Amino acid sequence: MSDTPLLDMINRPADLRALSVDQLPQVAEELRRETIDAVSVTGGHLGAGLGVVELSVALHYVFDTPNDRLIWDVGHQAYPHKILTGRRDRIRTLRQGGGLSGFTRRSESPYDPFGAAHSSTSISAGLGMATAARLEQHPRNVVAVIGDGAMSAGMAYEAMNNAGAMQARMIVILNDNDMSIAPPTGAMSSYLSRVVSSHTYRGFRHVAKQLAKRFPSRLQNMAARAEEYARGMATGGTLFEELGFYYIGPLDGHNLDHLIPVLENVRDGRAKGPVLIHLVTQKGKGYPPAEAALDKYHGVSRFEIATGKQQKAASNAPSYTSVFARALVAEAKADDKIVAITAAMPSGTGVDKMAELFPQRVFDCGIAEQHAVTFAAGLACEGFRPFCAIYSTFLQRAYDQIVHDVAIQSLPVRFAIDRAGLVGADGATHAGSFDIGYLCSLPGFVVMAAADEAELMHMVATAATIDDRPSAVRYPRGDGAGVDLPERGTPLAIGKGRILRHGEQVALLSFGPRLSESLIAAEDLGRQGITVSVADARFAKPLDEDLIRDLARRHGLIVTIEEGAVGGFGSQVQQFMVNAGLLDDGHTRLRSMVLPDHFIDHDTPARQYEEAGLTASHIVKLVKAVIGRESGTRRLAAV
Ligand SMILES: Cc1ncc(C[n+]2csc(CCOP(=O)(O)OP(=O)(O)O)c2C)c(N)n1
Ligand SMILES: CC(=O)[C@@H](O)[C@H](O)COP(=O)(O)O
Ligand SMILES: [Mg+2]
Repeated sequence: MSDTPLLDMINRPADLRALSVDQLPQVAEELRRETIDAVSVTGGHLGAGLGVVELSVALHYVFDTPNDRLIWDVGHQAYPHKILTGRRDRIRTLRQGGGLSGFTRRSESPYDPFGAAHSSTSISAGLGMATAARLEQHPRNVVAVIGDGAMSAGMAYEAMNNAGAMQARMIVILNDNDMSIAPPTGAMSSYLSRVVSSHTYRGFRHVAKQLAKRFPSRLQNMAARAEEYARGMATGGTLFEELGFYYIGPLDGHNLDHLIPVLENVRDGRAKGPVLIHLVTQKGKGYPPAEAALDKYHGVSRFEIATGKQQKAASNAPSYTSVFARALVAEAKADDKIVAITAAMPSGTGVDKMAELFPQRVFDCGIAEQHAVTFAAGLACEGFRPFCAIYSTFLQRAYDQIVHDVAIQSLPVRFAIDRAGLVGADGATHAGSFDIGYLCSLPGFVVMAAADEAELMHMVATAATIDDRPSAVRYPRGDGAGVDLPERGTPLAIGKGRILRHGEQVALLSFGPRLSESLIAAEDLGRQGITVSVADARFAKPLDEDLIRDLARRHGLIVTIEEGAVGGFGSQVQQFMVNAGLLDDGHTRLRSMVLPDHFIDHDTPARQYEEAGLTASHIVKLVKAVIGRESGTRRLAAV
């Protein structure tokens, strides 16, 4: 007999709704086991999903999804929701090539009304949907589930400010597990903790009076169960009430006996304005290794269920992140003006290593990339040397701050841009594709990319010395090349690249870690009788114009290659060569290899780069196609 008999009966939420309320705890139990089992096979985000198992059951039981809109903020907690909404048969393909996305996605299911992966968008999107429903007089509930970590981002407040003023009919569920990826920081987090810890249990009479203001129609029906869930009602939501929300909570988010009647009540109460239900949950709930983990099993690789032991890929090389941490610590030891800033990713960016030594000089701003950048700008104004460490994809959020607060004022903020390029299982939402383009278009910026981890150390040291303008160093997710590392980096000459291999016909001009593929391609082409130079540009801005002139003079074909979208390094080189007349006489041809003009789905990074056409064999193919023959030693000047 199956050990998930109830879950086996649920192909979609309508099947769940056919069950009796007494069966829901068992559904939750089976759903939790199924989630753990699936993630043990695929890896992925586990702790957040385990914390919302009961909530997922309750929401689909009470609301008429997908007509009612259910939006999960970030979407990393949505695996139980996926299992309940017709995707159980594919749940063991999560984050694998061709499989389910690790986040919500409109194209994947009608039960995912809004795609996500970056945080704090749910209330805005929900407000848009609620407003559309009102304009079209379409009877529908809109529910946004947002975590306490995501609640630290400005966008959540912009949305609540708007929703409160509009008195929009929507429901926000604040899933408060007192965790972000790291323990949450900030005054809002402290406020929520105070609300939770100081709540006083109230009797039904008090609660009835409180609810009567908004939900008169349901009071009679509530009476029977109210005594139970009323114990969770408190008057701690002043902040939300001031923003125009009707606040309910804090409630135990794992207690279905409380959740179901409250959600039914809010659903049927026809409240005029927005409602916020404050739930207290536990990240990793119900799986002891997750509950015990410091990060509550936020993101895990495959693991053994019995022990929770995760499989780590064997590698001799350190990760780029750890090398950045090492470089930052080395610089911070030498210069007490060096400070570091993260937006809720202390371990992901490696600044936690500096915090161990210099806790006063490392700042976790919460999920608040925009603020983090301008905060760094303020520090720079006062003579500090800030390293603002933010993943490429999340830095997109702060573009106006980069332009307006940093670049225009020429402030020496150093951007440490981790997860540059394709990142694998997190897919298109997390790919660091655009930073080269969006930074190189800003006057004065210094933009570097590390070809390997030793280069990263030198570039961090370089950035530390740049005191008159902003600078950025980008590097990828994952392990380095395994090269020897210095104790401390040596500053590089700004705007100067290097040549690693000398040939005569073709020059491969790499920016970033595709250098290794370029060297492999050069070897291969060499074996085929085509002599190839390989250069590492190091800087996309300022460009090494002398190097480019030299390569153009000595080679018939230059190929640029980078881990970024069109508009980046290759475009800078093209612009320079065109305007300098280096392509006028037909002696030199130029080709650029960049990410393709489509978003690349989750897969292994290797397969993603294969799909992107950015491997050594793609370089070889391109060179031979331009040369117009399969092999030969003819000088390309003639082509
Ligand atoms: C704009 C943005 N910055 C950073 C992240 C990385 N991130 C993903 S989940 C997460 C923590 C979210 O905490 P919370 O909302 O409380 O959800 P929980 O994991 O605790 O359920 C962070 C920082 C992100 N997805 N988007
Ligand atoms: C959901 C989210 O945005 C993060 O958890 C992200 O998946 C972390 O990525 P890394 O594993 O690359 O740190
Ligand atoms: Mg949280």
